[in-house]
Amino acid sequence: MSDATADPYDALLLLSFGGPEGPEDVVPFLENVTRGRGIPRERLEEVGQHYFLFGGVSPINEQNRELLAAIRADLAEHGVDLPVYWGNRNWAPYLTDTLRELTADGRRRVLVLATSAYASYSGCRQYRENLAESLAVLVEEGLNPPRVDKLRHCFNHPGFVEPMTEGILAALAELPEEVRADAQLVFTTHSIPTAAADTSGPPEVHGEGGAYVAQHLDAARTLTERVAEATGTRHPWQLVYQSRSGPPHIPWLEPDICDHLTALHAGGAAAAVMVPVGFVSDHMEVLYDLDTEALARARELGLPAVRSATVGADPRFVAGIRELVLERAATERGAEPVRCALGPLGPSHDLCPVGCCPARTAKPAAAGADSPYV
Ligand SMILES: CC1=C(CCC(=O)O)c2cc3nc(cc4[nH]c(cc5[nH]c(cc1n2)c(C)c5CCC(=O)O)c(CCC(=O)O)c4C)C(CCC(=O)O)=C3C
Ligand SMILES: [Fe+2]
Repeated sequence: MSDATADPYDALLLLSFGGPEGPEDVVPFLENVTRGRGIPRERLEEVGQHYFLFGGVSPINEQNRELLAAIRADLAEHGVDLPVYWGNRNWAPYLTDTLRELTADGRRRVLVLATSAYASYSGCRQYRENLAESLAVLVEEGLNPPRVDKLRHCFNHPGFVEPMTEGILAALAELPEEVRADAQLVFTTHSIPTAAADTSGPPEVHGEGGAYVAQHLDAARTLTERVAEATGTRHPWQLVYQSRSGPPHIPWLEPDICDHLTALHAGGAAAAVMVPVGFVSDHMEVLYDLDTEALARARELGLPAVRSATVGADPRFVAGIRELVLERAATERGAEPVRCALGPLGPSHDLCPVGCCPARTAKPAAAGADSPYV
């Protein structure tokens, strides 16, 4: 067996959110996303407008096609014989169809890469519930679907941290030279209900902000440190939130990025680099909430601001995915591979324990210690 074997896995599944690909897709897509989630009608209409502003097309599917192609090429180049599939929660190709195809292709053990780098209900358990729902459909159809496992969170893997660092350095270089050294690093991620944040991750880390906030703070500190190593300047930084949804009386993580930019300006800040640390590609939350809304706020304020890149299909991110796949495969074979991670939190768990990122209403979830499918 060569070092590059993914054995016992016989397939990798890229599992993502999905997005509309034309104006006629926007409303059905939003219905898929929000089914049973109690999002106010006004919020949905507003979010629909964000998509219409971009011709009804979310960039997320194209980004995933690029990532898929890059992962396939990288695995082939490194002699890893592992077919890669793609399925989404909210739009075609739908997860159930992809799992049906995997089953038809005879795949028996699938490793899942979800396009979210952090622990949270939306970014982790909800994908595990989607897997369980799809597996149940296939069983109902009389099929014998494969076993599924999920890769650990990659927020502190060098494959994520290195391209993000380079993106911040490039963004700093775009700022006028006279404000560059004084620029604030504004790390931004998706807001979630505080109750969901507090229970994110394994039960032993539940508490204020939970694993969701702790992992983002860890990534932000590591990135700030890396930038300081490169520039000699330790920029002031904060973690802020964007894309709040849900009814107004339910508390979500704050401060909001636009309010934060206003406060920074009022406090005399020279400039800001918005770092989309919570996202792995330039999807609608990045294009609208940051590049459209937050940059407009900065312009109104007269605060020089730029947005740094997401990892997208950066070759280092893609190589990091391969390393994570080979690491997990080795672990499943009973070996003790090096588990790369930068920063004090260390590598996160391979298997979500019981009670990890619990749902408001308990539902079956695959690829975790409480999975009914093992
Ligand atoms: C933590 C998190 C991530 C990051 C992790 C990850 O990447 O998975 C994320 C990603 C994304 N969220 C996305 C889109 C939407 N999210 C919504 C609603 C919500 N997101 C939530 C959380 C998250 N979301 C939550 C707690 C809700 C409230 C309703 C609920 O509890 O489900 C809504 C409904 C309208 C609205 O209220 O905004 C939409 C349209 C897209 C696709 C973008 C595109 O099309 O390019 C992506 C990648
Ligand atoms: Fe979302």
